[in-house]
Amino acid sequence: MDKAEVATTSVVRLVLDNFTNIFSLSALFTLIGVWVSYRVLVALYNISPFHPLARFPGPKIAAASYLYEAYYDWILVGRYGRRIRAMHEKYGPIVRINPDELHCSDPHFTDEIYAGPGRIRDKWQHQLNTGGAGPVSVTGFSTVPHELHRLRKSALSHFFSRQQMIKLEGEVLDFAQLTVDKMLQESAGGDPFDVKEAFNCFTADVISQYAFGEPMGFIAQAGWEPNFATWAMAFFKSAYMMRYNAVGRTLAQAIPVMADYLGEDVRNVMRQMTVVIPGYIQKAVDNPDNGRVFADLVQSKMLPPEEMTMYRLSGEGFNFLLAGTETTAATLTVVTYWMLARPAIHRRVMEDLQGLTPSTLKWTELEQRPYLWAVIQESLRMMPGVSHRSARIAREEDLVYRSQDGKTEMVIPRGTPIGMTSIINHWDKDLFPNPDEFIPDRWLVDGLPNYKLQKFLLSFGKGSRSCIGENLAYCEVYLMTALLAMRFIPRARLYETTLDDLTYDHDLIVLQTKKGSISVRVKVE
Ligand code: HEM
Repeated sequence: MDKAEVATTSVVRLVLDNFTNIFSLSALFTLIGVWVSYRVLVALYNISPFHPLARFPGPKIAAASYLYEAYYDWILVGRYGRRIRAMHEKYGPIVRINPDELHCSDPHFTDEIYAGPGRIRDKWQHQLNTGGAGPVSVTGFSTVPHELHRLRKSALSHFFSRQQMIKLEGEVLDFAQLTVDKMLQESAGGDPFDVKEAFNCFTADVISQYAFGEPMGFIAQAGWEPNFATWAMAFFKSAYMMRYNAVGRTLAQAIPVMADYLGEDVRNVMRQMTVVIPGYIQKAVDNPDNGRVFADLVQSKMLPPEEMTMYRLSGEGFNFLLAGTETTAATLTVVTYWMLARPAIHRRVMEDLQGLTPSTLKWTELEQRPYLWAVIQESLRMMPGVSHRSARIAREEDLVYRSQDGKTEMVIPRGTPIGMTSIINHWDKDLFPNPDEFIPDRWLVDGLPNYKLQKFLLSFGKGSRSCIGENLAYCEVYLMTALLAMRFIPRARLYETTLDDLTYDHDLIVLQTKKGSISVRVKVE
């Protein structure tokens, strides 16, 4: 052995010796012991009178650590919403649901929590952790600070204004007609199919046509599946693992590289985010005449260059599809179910549509039909797009809560995450008596829309962080519902579908039944 080899061997031996010293079993146990003691001390502090949220009611076990919430949402899968509802029944309208977060069940407090753009409302990273990694984590939806969110959202929101949607509605109607044609033709042999998959194809094609200038081709493909929602499910299924698992989140950064070695759905969803959507956006930018949202956005220069990277734009594009496909499709699925399950509802919708013909339907005209309006509001109540809570942080102001009966008053300290859950507000018995029943008439007063009641609907969120696609969603839902009533419902019947196939059991951010995603199977006569 020469001198160099001797030196190298000594160094290796030294490192190995120290390695075994440092990572000896006893050292490992000491480290674990220190960590556990630290966690216990933190938990004790969390439930002590010294914690800033100590005076808020709620189970001590929930306030002590995040394990309680993780158990319900990660291990039991999306069941913390149910637990929170039970906490409100016991402890009142404002409860502490984890060490740092409050939850409110009083719909009259909605506009304070979800205030408009003039008042600072941050999102909370703990909740955004469900988004995992990659381009989708840098979208407006996933932005924590109010100011950066304003910048990102204001560059996009005018593309989704009511005016813009009115210009677009002819195209939406064309896609709706094609979807109904296919629903009638493909199932003419009597094979049952799930209408939600048809609506997933419709909504994805509408958004991609508008955002990128071309449809993704789901209506044109043979059959309804797979479609964007099929792949997006992989995303929703991993949501809670991501939230509570920092290791999972770190590994997820490597998913784009490892995607080929993971399951087919993960591979597909990552392909959409990192290959397909950027491809659409590049094409749109190269062809500005037909490029729509992204072409106009890039040309407008409304955002600084660092906000216009392909990475960020593809996150926004992916998010449009993620946020606007399954949600709108679920609402349409509920509308379809009730028109088939209760012929009286279909009859009354048809009475409302008298004088209209399928080929010349107009969204703005359909909105004026009160019973149709009421059916859609009731469907949005029972099937809110996002059934998981969404917290806001009033960074610079304390919020003062006073209950309607004046018996409870509480000051929510600035900087505290506090949220609401649509599935709790929409089941408020004072606003919506018999909340489990589908009753469109609850939305009408003397036969006219009760817009005051509509203000309590949380389906599209509220305030500065509310849904950017609300107008597009309404445009799609009105046109498609009218077409279904006129062309599809008279020839269809429910097939092996009961109310259980639509009823909330838990959430994967979006509403889930006991069997999983909502599903309404029909046969065409
Ligand atoms: C019935 C259909 C829909 C429902 C019920 C719905 C519901 C929601 C809700 C509740 C939020 C707020 C989530 C939060 O608090 O964090 C939201 C945000 C959002 N939605 Fe929708 N949505 C629908 C359709 C659409 C459509 C068609 C699009 C298409 C562009 C869309 C795009 C978005 C985006 C981009 C955001 C994030 C906005 C931001 O934070 O800046 N949604 N949606």
